[in-house]
Amino acid sequence: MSAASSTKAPSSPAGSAGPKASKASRRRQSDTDPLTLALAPPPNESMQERTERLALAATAAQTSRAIDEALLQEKRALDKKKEDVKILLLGQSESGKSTVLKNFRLRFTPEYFDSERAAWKIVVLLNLISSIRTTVNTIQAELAAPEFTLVSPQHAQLCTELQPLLHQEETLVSLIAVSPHFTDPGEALVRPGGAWKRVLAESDEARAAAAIVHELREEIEALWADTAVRELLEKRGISLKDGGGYFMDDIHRVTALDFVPTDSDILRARIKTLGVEEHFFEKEAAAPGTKGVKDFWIYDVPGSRGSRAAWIPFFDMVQAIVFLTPLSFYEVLEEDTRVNRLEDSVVLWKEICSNKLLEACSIILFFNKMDILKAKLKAGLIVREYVTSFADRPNTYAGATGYFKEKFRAYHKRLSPQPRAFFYYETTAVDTRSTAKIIGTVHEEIFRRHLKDSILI
Ligand SMILES: Nc1nc2c(ncn2[C@@H]2O[C@H](COP(=O)(O)OP(=O)(O)OP(=O)(O)O)[C@@H](O)[C@H]2O)c(=O)[nH]1
Ligand SMILES: [Mg+2]
Repeated sequence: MSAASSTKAPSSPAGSAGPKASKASRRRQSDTDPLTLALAPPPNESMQERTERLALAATAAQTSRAIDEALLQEKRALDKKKEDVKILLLGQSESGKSTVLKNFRLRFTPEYFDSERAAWKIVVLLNLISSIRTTVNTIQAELAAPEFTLVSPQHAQLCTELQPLLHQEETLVSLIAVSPHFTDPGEALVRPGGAWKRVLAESDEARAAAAIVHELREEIEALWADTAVRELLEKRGISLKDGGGYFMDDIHRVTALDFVPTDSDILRARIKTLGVEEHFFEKEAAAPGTKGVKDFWIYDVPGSRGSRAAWIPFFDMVQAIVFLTPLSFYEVLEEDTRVNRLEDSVVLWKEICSNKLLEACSIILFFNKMDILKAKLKAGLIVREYVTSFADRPNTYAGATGYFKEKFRAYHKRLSPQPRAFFYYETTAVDTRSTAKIIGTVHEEIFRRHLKDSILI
């Protein structure tokens, strides 16, 4: 007897009554049900076919259970994410948001920081190439001028020799921008923070670019050692140092084939944030001495004027904002040179303080790049020449920070929809030691407040 015939329903006379008859009619009904038919063994199924069919069914059931489990875990992760503390970094472009993020990594997940060195090496080289491009362009502009005195045909020759290096810039930038989140504007704007770093670390093109930089290291050094070139840059008011990502004083070290960036190199490396990045800080990976750290998320956003609309969707999901502003009253925005940097920051600060969606959010103010302010004041910068209301206050670091701190505090107090504490720090985000302390305090404060709010709820 075949396996199929053993499962076949026995035929019964039509129209017969009683429990037996109703069972039979139920069976007849199931015989015509499409699902039952689909699952039923084929007629004349052999023993081997039956074993194969049952094995397939078992695999399908296992896959289905795995999918259910994955969905459940996804839901649990989403529920947990809702509970986790979320911090948003805000401020104009180049205010130091991504640098502060790196400080959080160093403080809480240093292993993760270590795993990113290969990618940061390429960013350092990209920064170096960018400084060389600025220098080469300046030399070429001088050469094209009707009368040039500072540069000679040898400089033109050097610029030609450096061309293969300059071609690498475009390749590297396109590698960083490679992400579905950028090619399809309709997609979600958030991308995991490590996406572009993986692309850079594993790319053959990036390795080839590093080799070209190494081959041309003598030409790069010759360019930078030339006093006429330095003079020319100064004459044209170009300060490569002020732009961030400055590695021209480290050419020998960073162009070595076996160069591995230090923590300080990574903090100084500059890469513009292109879209909102989501960074997860997992408590298991916490550094020694940071026991009790809970999981949390940091959102790093692009700060240039055209991209600030991307901040808004995060306003009603974060518990804390770290707002960064350098006190660059002596500079204008890169993307709009009619706008003073500090004025732009004040406008932003007022908008953030008064935003209803953020009324329950802690806002922590960082006056960042304080090393630069100190150096500028030491070099003779006169605050009142840029900020007339500064009047005849002492033209010192304490005088300047004190004055602007009171301005920011007053807006915070006046514009917050409900009273909240004013948290304020002076930072130099490229200095890991001083920043680590501040990051620790800020983190504690955010969690203490969050815990208090959770208990109140
Ligand atoms: N000297 C000095 N440089 C700093 C400081 N903080 C950040 N930088 C440098 O400034 C540059 C810009 O910093 P980022 O952190 O990339 O700025 P951002 O706010 O993320 O900028 P976007 O991504 O364009 O919005 C980098 O090269 C940093 O190394 C600081 O306190 N002092
Ligand atoms: Mg950034």
